[in-house]
Amino acid sequence: SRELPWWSNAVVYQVYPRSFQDSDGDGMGDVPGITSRLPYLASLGVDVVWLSPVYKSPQDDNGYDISDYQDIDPMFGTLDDMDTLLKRAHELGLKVVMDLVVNHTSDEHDWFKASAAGDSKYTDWYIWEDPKPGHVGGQPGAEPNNWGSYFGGSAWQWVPERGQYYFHQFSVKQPDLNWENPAMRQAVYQMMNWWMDRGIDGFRMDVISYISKTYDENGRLPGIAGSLIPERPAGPDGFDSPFDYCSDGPHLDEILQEMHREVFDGRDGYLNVGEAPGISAERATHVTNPQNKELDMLFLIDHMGIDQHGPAGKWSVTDWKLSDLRKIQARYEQIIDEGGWTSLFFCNHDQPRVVSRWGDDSSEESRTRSAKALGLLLHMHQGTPYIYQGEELGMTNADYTSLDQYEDLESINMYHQLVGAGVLSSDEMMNSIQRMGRDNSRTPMQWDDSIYAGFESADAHTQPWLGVNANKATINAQAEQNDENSVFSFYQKLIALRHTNPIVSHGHWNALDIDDEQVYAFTRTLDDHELVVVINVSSELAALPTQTAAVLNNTDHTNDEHGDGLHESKVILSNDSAQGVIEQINAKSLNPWTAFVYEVK
Ligand SMILES: O=C(CO[C@H]1O[C@H](CO)[C@@H](O)[C@H](O)[C@H]1O)[C@@H](O)[C@H](O)[C@H](O)CO
Repeated sequence: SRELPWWSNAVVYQVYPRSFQDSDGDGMGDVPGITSRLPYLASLGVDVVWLSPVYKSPQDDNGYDISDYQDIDPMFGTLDDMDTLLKRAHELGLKVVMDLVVNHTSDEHDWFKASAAGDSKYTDWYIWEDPKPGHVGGQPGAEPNNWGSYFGGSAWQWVPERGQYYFHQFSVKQPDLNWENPAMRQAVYQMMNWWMDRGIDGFRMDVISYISKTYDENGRLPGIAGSLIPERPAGPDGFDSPFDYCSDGPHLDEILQEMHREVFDGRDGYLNVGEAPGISAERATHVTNPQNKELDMLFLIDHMGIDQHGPAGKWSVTDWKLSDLRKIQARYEQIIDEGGWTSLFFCNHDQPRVVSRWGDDSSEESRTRSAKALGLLLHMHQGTPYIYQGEELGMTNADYTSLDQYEDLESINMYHQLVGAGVLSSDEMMNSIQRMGRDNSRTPMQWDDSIYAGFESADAHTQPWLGVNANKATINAQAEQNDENSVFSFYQKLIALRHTNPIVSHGHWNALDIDDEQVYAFTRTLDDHELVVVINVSSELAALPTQTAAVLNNTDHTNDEHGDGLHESKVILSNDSAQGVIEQINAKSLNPWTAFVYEVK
């Protein structure tokens, strides 16, 4: 089988610095706080730590709006603190990946200030357009086209001193950089080399699929006056989406290859992952094929939409089908067969907690069983798994009831836009925010059952920036580290299995019973060894599906002491006792959330 790089059996842990560990009592997590918890991450067994942004930032979008790429925001610490974190992490055998946010900067970045002031060197580093002909700049209707921002409102902002509008796909304080400009690109590569030379181990690249925009043959964006690509009608919220024209654009491959040449050629031991909305699985195979020297892997987000269908996009929350999730994961696995690679994730700082979303957090028992089941389902696929802070504890969605408890500009802006436009009622939107809002995964990390869950000391002089979930009383690292039946202990075993059994990283993935809407089952095969992975992804009893039963009943252990037939010793990992698993297989009935890995041969 093909030679696979180091990260093929690595596990990555995402830290959201604002909510991980506060070390100075200001209610905000910080870099020294993360450093103090590195031994915890080492004990979990992960290999890489990805830090969401800690750079200088006015924090309009919690750091994804950077005003200085080569400095740490004072609320998070200093560059010295960052060096200490890197040194300590490497001592513990942990690699550190930083977040690279270069589709846009903050509007407080020196580059943007210079560009807005018309400084000739920077004048073309962002995307500027004149007002719509016949309109007065700054007046409603004068925007260059009808594109809306993903965080609400128009995607265009008027700057009187420049007499033009700038384009921002995200908040008004996140102007898009112009990646058509070679000098701008070189400045970004220089910054990336500066961090690589400082000892980091790679980048998670924010919406990297958005950096190349589609222009008509005269270099004009769609819908702009004189553009050969006409404006499309606005949607129910009064705007058209820039998505089709601003994702996976025509120059993306050559830019990623240039970036690879300028920053990563001659380096090794690093990992690059690109967040890539709008990139298809076919394209992902090309971008992640090592021969093309672009990126190691991508975050494709198709599976994040299986329960979001309707006029309000992600806020139109619907039921979901297991067959949809299986189909999408199967397509991701195919990318590997085709020579590329894939990441594996259910959670991050933009998505709700998976145990509340696709699991069952209605009781302590169903929460732990479903958290383990979903962890096993994801981690037993081929690819590089990502754990989002707290997922290893089975942390749940926030327990907030009113809009003023939320901080995220996406939820708050979209509440006003969608309710204002009558797309959703206030109750419907509040329900959607409680289920899909990004703050669900940003509540402070639950380290223990003290007043602020150990996120900060009880005598801290400030409340945490976001409310602690009251269920910290039972769901916390301290309790789970001392409980071998906890979700935490289960994740330790899951990660250890990936590190010790080559089938997990190298074995071919093959789905079983693809129409089953309750049981998700697949085999992993390497040479003449095979594992079968079976998960009842429901809160009800489930029949053991036919193909899965056949695989389990044709176990071939002719040459070992147990002989053929099922045996407890072959239950490699499960959220039930091995004996319980064998009983359920024999009964051809799986209990709610039963999940196991069985060594077939
Ligand atoms: O697509 C992105 C990109 O997110 C990246 O880019 C965004 C802008 O930098 C930033 O807000 C996100 O935190 C970062 O992960 C998000 O808009 C995401 O889909 C959405 O929030 C889901 O609700």
